[in-house]
Amino acid sequence: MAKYVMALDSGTTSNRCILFNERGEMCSVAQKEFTQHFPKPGWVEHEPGEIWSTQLAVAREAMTKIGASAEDIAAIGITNQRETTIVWDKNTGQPVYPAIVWQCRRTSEYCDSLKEKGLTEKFREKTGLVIDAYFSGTKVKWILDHVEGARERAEKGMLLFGTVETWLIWKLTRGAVHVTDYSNASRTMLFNINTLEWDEEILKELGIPRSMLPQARASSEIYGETDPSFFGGRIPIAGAAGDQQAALFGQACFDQGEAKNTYGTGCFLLMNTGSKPVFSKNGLVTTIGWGIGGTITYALEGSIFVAGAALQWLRDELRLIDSAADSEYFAQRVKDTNGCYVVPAFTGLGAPYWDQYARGTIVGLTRGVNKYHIIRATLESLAYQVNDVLEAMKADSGMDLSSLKVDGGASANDFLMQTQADLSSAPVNRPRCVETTAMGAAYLAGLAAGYWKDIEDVKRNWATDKIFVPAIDSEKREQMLEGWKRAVACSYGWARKDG
Ligand SMILES: Nc1ncnc2c1ncn2[C@@H]1O[C@H](COP(=O)(O)OP(=O)(O)O)[C@@H](O)[C@H]1O
Ligand SMILES: O=P(O)(O)OC[C@H](O)CO
Repeated sequence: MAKYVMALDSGTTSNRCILFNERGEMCSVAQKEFTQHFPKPGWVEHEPGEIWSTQLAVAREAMTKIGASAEDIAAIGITNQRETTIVWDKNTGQPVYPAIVWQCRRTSEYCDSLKEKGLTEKFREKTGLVIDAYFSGTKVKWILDHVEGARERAEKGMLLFGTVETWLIWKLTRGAVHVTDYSNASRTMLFNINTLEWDEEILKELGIPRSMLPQARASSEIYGETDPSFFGGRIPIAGAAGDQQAALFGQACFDQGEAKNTYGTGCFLLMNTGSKPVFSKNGLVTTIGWGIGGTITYALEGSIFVAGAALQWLRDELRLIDSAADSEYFAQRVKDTNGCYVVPAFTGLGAPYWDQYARGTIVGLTRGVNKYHIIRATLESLAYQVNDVLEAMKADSGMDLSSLKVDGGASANDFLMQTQADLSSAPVNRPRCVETTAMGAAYLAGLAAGYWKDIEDVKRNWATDKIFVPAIDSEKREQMLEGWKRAVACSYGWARKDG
C-alpha cells in the first residue's frame, strides 16, 4: 500500500510540497520561492513557467528527501493561490501573457464601469462575489483586450484559461486534462454558484469565449494521472481546492458555523455555511467551500489583501525588522502603540470595506512614536482587520463564534494571536499542524483515492496546540476599536484619480 499523499501548495510567494502519512503527519517538506513582478504601481504578475518549474522541483525534492517513488504516493492533491489568471496556447502550451495575480488592481476602472451599469446585484446573485479587480474574470478580459491577436485566437478555440491549479494539472498531465474544481471556479466571477455552470450572461458581458474555460469538477475526485516522465510513474491527481477552502477543510470545519482564519500574505476568514449559499449584507463574499460526492458545501468569506505582507514591508522597505518573526519581540518592547495606527491598505481594502482606491496610511503620529510603536501597530492591524471581518460574519450568519481556528505563517506569532483574542473577545485556537492548507488538499485527494476512509479520519488527526483567551476589559477594547475605525476612514479613496 502507498505510504503517502502528496500535497502541492502553490501559494502567492512560494511553492511547497508536503508528503503526509495516514495520521496526517508531515513526512517530507520542500519549498521554493518564486519571483514577484510589479511592472507598474498596483500591478502584480508571476511567470507561469516559473510557477510550474518550482512546483515540479519541490515535488521531486520532497520525494527524494525520504526516498519515495511514484508507487509510494497514493494521490496528489493541489491547492493554490486563487483568482490568479493564466491564459495559454492550447497547442504550444505557451502562456500568452504573465499570470495576473489576485492582488493586481489593473482592472479596477473596468470594474467601476460594471458597477455603474447597475450589475452589482446580478453578479452577487449569480457568483456570490462583489465586483472587484481581485477576481479572475476581468483579468481574462484584460488579456484578451491587450495581448495582440489574443481575442481572435481565443474565439477560434486556440487559447485556454485557468487558475493556478488548472495550469498545474494541465502541465502534470502534459495537456491531457483541462479542469478546475468548484471552489476555484467560484473565485473567477464567471461561475454561477447556484447552477454550478459557467454563466453565459456574464461571459457575454465580459466578452470571454466559453471554449477557453476548464471543465468544473468536484474538489475530491480523480481528474487524471501525472505523465510518467515527471515522477518515474503515474500518480493519480485526485483533489484540488483553492488554498483558503482547503484550509477550511484541513481545519476540519465540517459543521455549519465553524470558521478558520489564515494569516498568510493576506488574511482569509471562512465560515462553513452548509449546503445552501448565504448571501452577505455586510461586505463578505459567498463562495464554494468544496464539492464532494455530489454535495456542495458553501462558505462565507472575508478576504483581507494585506496581512503578513505588511510585516514584509516592515522588513524589506522600512527595514525596521530583520525577519517577520522579530516583530513579536519588538512589539512587546512597548506597552501600546502610543496612539498610532497603521492601515496597510497597499492594494486597496478588501472585506468588509471593498475600496479599490484605498491606500495605506499611518495616523496618530506624535513626536514620541518610535519604531517599536510602528511595529506593534502594524502587527495589530492584522488583528483589527480580522476583527472587522468577524463582526461582519457574526451579523450575516446570526451566529456568535465560540472560537476561531487559526493557521498560516503569521499564526506562529503569540502576540498577534493574543491581540486577536483580546480584540475579538473570543478564544483563538491554534492547531498543532498549521500547514492546514496543504493538509486540506491532501485529505481531499486521499479521500478520493481511498487512502482515508471518511472525514472522521480528518477530525481524528486534528489537535490543538494552544488556545489564547481574551484578557482585556471591554472598555479598553472599545477604545482601541474606535481608533481603528477612524484610521481606516483616513485611507479611503486615496488613489482615486478625481481625488
Ligand atoms: N512570526 C511571524 N509573525 C508575523 N508574521 C509572520 C511570522 N511568520 C511569518 N509571517 C508572515 O506570514 C507570511 C507567510 O505566511 P504563509 O502562510 O507562508 O503565506 P503565503 O501562503 O501567503 O505565502 C509572510 O507574509 C510573513 O511576513
Ligand atoms: O497565497 P495565499 O496563501 O496568500 O492565498 C491567496 C489567496 O488564495 C487569494 O485569494
